[in-house]
Amino acid sequence: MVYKFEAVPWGLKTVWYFQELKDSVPQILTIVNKKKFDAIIMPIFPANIEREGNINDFIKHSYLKSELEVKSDDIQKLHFLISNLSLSDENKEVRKRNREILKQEIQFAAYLGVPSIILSSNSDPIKLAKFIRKMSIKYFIDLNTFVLDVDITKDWIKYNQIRQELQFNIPILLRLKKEMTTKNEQRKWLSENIRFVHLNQDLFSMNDQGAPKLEDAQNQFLTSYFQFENYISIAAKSPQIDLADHRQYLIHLFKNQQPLSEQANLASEFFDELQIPLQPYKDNLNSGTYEVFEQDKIKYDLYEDACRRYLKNVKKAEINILMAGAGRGGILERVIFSAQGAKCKTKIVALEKNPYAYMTLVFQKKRQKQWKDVEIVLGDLKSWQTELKFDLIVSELLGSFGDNELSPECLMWAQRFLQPDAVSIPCDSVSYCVPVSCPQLHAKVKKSYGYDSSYVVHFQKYYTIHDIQKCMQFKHPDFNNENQLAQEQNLVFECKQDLLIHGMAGYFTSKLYEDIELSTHPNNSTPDMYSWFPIYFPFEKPVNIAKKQKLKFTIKRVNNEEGVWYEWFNSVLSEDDQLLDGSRIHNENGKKQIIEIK
Ligand SMILES: C[S@@+](CC[C@H](N)C(=O)[O-])C[C@H]1O[C@@H](n2cnc3c(N)ncnc32)[C@H](O)[C@@H]1O
Repeated sequence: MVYKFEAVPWGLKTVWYFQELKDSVPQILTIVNKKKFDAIIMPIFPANIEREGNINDFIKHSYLKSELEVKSDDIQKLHFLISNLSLSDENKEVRKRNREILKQEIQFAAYLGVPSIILSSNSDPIKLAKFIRKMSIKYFIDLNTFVLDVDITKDWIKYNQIRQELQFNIPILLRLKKEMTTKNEQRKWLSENIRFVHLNQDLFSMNDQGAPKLEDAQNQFLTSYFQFENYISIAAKSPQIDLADHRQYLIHLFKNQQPLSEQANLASEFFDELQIPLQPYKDNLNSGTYEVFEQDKIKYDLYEDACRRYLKNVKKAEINILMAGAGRGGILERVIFSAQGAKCKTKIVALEKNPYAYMTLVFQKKRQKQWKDVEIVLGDLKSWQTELKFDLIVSELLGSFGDNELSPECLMWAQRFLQPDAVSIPCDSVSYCVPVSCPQLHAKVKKSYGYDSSYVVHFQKYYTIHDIQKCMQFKHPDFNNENQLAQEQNLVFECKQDLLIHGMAGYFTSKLYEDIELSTHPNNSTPDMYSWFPIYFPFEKPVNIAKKQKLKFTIKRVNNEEGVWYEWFNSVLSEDDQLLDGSRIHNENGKKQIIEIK
């Protein structure tokens, strides 16, 4: 059995959060280690001491006097709380003094090399962001070392301003509250860069046995959080209180998660990984890729059901079937199975343009008794010549966005060898789009192929509340040439809360035959099907949208003799449709990404 927490293989990490220290840091580390906590969060300087700001004053009162007080490995267990002083105090002198004190603490933390420097977010967001940037540059502190202390119920807008000013999704210590915010707000926070989820002791109540427990609202939030992150900090009401039972409760909650299905576990290694969409027309897929496809049993079962249903319904004595793009024979085998039980006589031709997959098909034909009557052909739907006319064409040329592996083009080429009443499995593909907030993924795009490329992504840390909308549709066969191979779609999404949008997620459905359908659409996705992850069209500049404003997404499918590509851009509209802002056109003229037709 595979458990969800194995997606976070290193297990739950618990951090003891001290607001003040009553013992020395080495003594505290000994206690905390004994109680199996992984780290501590501690202030550098006692809150109740009058500050002078000079180094002697600092030496006298700071909780840790030198790195030599603790073992060097233990420094990595210390996350420092910087004093809660405002950078935007009305009094200029106070402001200046606060700045100096904060600077001193940050420099000391940087000197020690602690993993986190936790700042309160009580200052003006822009001033705070500028201060952090300055500290980072001046003292060579990785921006990722700074952590912002935020309240789940009220600080998102502030946090959003800070990270936009910094152009960096600075990590957060997210404080849960007794009264949690709406589920949508919670999901929005879960897409952010959470370093610690923080619980104050007063969030716990006692069960009948006198052991601590959390309420459902906090439990549910933590269960979602555990899917991809694992740091929890807990603060006791006073330094004397033992938090071992609270830790035990969290460990229990962590381990009590629903098991993942085998398939979901296979897919989990792709969580939030950016992949360039495959181009099976231009490139020859390798055997490993075919093998991965072939593990997706549900897809093949559905194809077999569709073929069986067609052969049951068809009123002809003889049926010619074309398996278009047979690969190594995954679907072909199911076509053969379904033909075996059919009342009518069948002739099956398997066409494949990849010469090495063709070799496997030839090998299989020799080896498998049921394949003996199948005609295997090496050829491209675009150029293949045949005298035969087919009653049924079966293909699987679908990409994450439905049409993005050229299924409309390939199936259009195939029409010249179809009977006028021919049926195609699948008979259509429909794509869908929805805006997504995915700050961390967006940051990865920059280091990958940039913002003019689409990506295949198994989204994990993302957020959306918009209703997904239909985008492009292609029907097969299309004897009246109604499919628009080049087209433009304009989708308008009304925003129900303040958001930062990082691009669009794309999905598809494809009807195989009658009501048999393949779908990645989030509202009705085919259960346990893992052949396709969604597609992601990033926006270079994240789009700030206030509640009730609208995001208009324009996407064009463009083609020429070289291939097909998508161009996309966004516009921000006011409630009454006035244009407020807009992006550049991404992948204009296919400058970065073309789905090539040779
Ligand atoms: C997604 S794979 C599906 C493979 C196989 N049907 C299966 O069930 O695993 C698509 C296959 O179609 C082939 N293909 C793509 N375009 C083609 C074309 N125009 N003519 C012939 N084969 C094509 C590719 O080489 C690839 O083997």
